[in-house]
Amino acid sequence: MYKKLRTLQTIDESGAVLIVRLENADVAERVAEAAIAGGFRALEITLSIPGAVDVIRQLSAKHGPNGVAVGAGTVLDEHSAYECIRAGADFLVSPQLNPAMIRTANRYQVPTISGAYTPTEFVNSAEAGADILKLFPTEAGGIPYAKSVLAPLAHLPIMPAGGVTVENVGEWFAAGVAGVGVGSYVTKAWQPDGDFSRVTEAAKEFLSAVAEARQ
Ligand SMILES: O=C[C@H](O)COP(=O)(O)O
Repeated sequence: MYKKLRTLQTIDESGAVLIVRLENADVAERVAEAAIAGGFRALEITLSIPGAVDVIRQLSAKHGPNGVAVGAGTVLDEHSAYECIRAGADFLVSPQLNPAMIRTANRYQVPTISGAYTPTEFVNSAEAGADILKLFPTEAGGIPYAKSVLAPLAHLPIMPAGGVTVENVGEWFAAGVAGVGVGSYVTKAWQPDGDFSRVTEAAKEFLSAVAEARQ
């Protein structure tokens, strides 16, 4: 299958993208490995982590052949987009609409998850060529706001990010979202004592709640 479609299919089948935003590359890599062991097949490594591009390069080379989509997050411009694509990123994520970033990704046929909040931003992002639209931030409006946006825009693949947990993921899917982005619920499960096996357990628990919510 065409690579861009395969990546989108992986994200769609996963129903959840793991957002790895941590303090350094070493912890990010350990968390990513533990989450992959727990079943995650779509992960974004945010560029806010020093050395993130090398983490993307290593994870992508190691797990890409096994069907894991390794993306880059917090890709704010076309320069970062190109660098991440060259490092092997399977998809790019931004918290905002940046048409030049989306254009660069589409030039190389790499899918994008583009941040939006208002109906205007959602539609502009779709028109700019984004594949998936990330509802961000979610803390203020929450699930009721997502329902209001989705009422006229149910045809758009919307993925909320921020505050998604095993407790509320069912409600998010019931609101009509196409998938969810989850971060700290899984990526910080190793704290405070450094037991990374808890990340694997949190990943399994979260993905099983996603599967149940989508039945
Ligand atoms: O960039 C962070 C994402 O919005 C994830 O948020 P979260 O840690 O609340 O899941």
